[in-house]
Amino acid sequence: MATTSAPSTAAAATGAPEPVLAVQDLRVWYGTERGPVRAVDGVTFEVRPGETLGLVGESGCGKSTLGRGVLGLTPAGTALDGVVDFKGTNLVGLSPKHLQKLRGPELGLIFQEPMTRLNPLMKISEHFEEALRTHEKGLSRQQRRERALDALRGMGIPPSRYHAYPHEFSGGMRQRIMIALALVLRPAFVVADEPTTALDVLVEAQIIKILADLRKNFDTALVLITHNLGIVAEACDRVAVMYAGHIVEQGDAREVFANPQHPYTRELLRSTISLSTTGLHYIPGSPPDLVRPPTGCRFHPRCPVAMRGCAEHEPPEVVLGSGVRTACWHQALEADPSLGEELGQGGRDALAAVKEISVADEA
Ligand SMILES: Nc1ncnc2c1ncn2[C@@H]1O[C@H](COP(=O)(O)OP(=O)(O)OP(=O)(O)O)[C@@H](O)[C@H]1O
Repeated sequence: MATTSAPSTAAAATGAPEPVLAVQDLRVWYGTERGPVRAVDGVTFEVRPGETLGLVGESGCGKSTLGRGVLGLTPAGTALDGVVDFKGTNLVGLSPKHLQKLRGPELGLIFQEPMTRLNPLMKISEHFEEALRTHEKGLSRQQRRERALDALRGMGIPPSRYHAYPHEFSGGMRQRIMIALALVLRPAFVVADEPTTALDVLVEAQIIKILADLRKNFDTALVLITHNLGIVAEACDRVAVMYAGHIVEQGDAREVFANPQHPYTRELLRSTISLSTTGLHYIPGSPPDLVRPPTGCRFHPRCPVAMRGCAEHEPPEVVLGSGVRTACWHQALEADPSLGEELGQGGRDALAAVKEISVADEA
């Protein structure tokens, strides 16, 4: 059973906690000489306390832009539109000063390259002192030290290294220090943008475990941006699959991986290497130019099951019985066959066949 629907507000009905962050129809467009780059173009999702949402998709699909957009951390000249409801406050349109106040104690960001974020001239202790002194004014010096050492210990950094400089640590340790620094303020919502990409697999596993403990212990809501679908399967409750500035499918991670609905999700999963993989699968073509994205479904030029109508009409989002939401005409038509009228005559013909015919005509 499936329905086409507006954004979910079913939290109360299901008894789930209220979302800490509810994003609705968010657009983040970069201004360029060629015109706006529609990096995030009408995205809706929610994250609840203690929940981890994995954000996946090919390079250039808008994952980082979305992560930074919700925190208001986009470069000058970027247009932001829509709603980012954080505990009842819309972050879109909030003054930079107000946003700055929320960042740290309420909203956290973990970056990929810790060396560019840690000041090489400041000891680790000074980084923690500064963060806590700025955001938690009531703490004594001793309390600040205890909080910092606790956070570092949680990341496996011993107190004996508290007064060392960033360059005295390995890359993996620096990354863990960065995470401790983001988490020492116990933010309610954190975006972790590829936090383990530059690290070896053992450190990666350690960090993933730390992030899992964190949400259990502090009820932190986390958006984890990653290329690694294995990490999502292991560490995320839910997953959102992005393609060309849209979320094409989102839902329970296990459900989506076991039973992917959108052709792009299926292709993405097929491209992943596993022990049982005998050959590598590539998705033909590449993600589109986001200044002039394709009409209709943005994935249609690469979609193995595209219909003629997919090239002209944007698919509505469908909520399936499993709670998974997907934006694909195939699912929409299954949910409500009367939607087929919108596709018009011949709208359900396979696009591949149409392309073959037109090539043959030209020959
Ligand atoms: N400052 C900017 N100005 C103009 N275009 C930008 C800017 N930053 C990113 N883009 C474009 O926005 C689109 C989305 O980029 P984004 O970095 O968000 O994708 P991503 O999915 O995070 O990619 P990756 O996985 O490689 O980090 C891309 O087309 C990119 O070229």
